[in-house]
Amino acid sequence: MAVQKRTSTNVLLHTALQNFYSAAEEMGLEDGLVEVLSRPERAICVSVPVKMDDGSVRVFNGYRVQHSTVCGPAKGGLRFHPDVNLEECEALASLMTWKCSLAGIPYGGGKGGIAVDPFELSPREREMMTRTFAARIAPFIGDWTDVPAPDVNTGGPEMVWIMDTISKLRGKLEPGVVTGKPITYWGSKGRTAATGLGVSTCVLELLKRKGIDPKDATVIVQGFGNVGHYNALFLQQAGCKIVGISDITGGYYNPKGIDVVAAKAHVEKHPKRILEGYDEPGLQKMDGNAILEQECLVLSPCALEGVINEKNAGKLKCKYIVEGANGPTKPEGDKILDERGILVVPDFLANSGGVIGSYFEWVQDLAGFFWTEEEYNSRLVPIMKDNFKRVWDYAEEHNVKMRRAAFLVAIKRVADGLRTKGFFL
Ligand SMILES: NC(=O)C1=CN([C@@H]2O[C@H](COP(=O)(O)OP(=O)(O)OC[C@H]3O[C@@H](n4cnc5c(N)ncnc54)[C@H](O)[C@@H]3O)[C@@H](O)[C@H]2O)C=CC1
Ligand SMILES: O=C(O)CCC(=O)C(=O)O
Repeated sequence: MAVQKRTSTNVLLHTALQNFYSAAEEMGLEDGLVEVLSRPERAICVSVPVKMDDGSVRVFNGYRVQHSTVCGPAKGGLRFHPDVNLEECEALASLMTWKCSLAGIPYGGGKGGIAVDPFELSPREREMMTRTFAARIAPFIGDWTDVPAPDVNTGGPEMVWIMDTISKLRGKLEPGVVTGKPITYWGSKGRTAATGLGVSTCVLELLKRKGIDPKDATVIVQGFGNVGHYNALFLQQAGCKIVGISDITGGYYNPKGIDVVAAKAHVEKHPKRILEGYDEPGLQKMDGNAILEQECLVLSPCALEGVINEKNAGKLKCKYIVEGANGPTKPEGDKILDERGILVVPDFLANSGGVIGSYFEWVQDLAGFFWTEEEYNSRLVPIMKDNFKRVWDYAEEHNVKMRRAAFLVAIKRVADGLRTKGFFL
């Protein structure tokens, strides 16, 4: 019987499934494995009741999806955002499977989150919600089963609350149950900047391959959170001119180059940690979508999914796209970029520095022995360069786009694992 191809109206799941099916078809993957890998192994839905500060009770929907554990424990972040839903988590979990496989680290893929606007909650409400969520997914997470980490709107505090809740439930310290923890609570030096360091490493590797001096490169980074800010900072340090940044408050463009350090200092001081009100000589404020269409050599989307699509792909004025966010380009957008000769370094290669860095943290937690930041970075950067080279070389050798090359390499490792181990348990 032919493969029953799944479809979805969810942008991310639509993108994930289309990319997977077309790569699977190109590599001639057996129908049975296509069926297995186009579905998650396990999807957990929980309700998360919270007693609010005013005495009322609100119930939030929480999810954790484990797409694959063929290569090791499921691994991937937790997102707190009003748009979080089961399909989005499923798509992001599958992307984690390919990311970990491509990176060659011993994990499968998972993702989860809570449908909530965390900025509407008080610190106490946020902590209670996170701890209740942790308790409800407790039977399914652990250092050798599924290891969550931060993603959009989550970070060190959430990871500590989860670690602490699980440790209390199990009656022993469980530092390896989550990564992305603060350094004082079994976190690792280097993890906070790891994703941005990895994205910027890919940008610099790309420039090297194209024979472009970073000093001649202009860059626009969408999103000024964990990934976008560090990416912009490292690229500026390498000599690139960051001509545009953006966040939820809009786009900030400066043809003379934005002072990333000053912009970050502004965000740090802002009560909502946003760019609103930031100014410097020559800065032009514009709409968040318009910034994507400004002139630059490299555009690096580091915020949300689906931002490069059939509507704007024809209008972009960049030569290269290096994806820091997960799923920023819809397949319809990809097709147009391809026709226009705009080269795309795909998300699960470019942003894999985060999960590789999480792997380093987990290794240190299991060993109870910690590295310096120099050791951490000196391991991360060569792995990123090596992974970039592997995908670049595969793409050149087989005359395919980098996204396709990354999928083909990543799916092969998981498929080999499935063929060897089977899928009975
Ligand atoms: N944090 C990590 O280690 C990793 C994150 N990622 C992905 O990178 C992306 C960003 O994640 P983080 O930086 O961690 O999140 P974050 O929450 O720290 O920052 C998100 C940024 O995007 C901005 N933003 C939101 N809506 C926007 C819009 N409509 N236009 C422009 N900017 C907008 C926010 O204002 C904020 O500056 C997500 O897709 C995430 O899944 C991928 C790999 C690892
Ligand atoms: O650090 C991790 O485990 C996962 C980070 C993540 O969610 C991602 O790479 O999308």
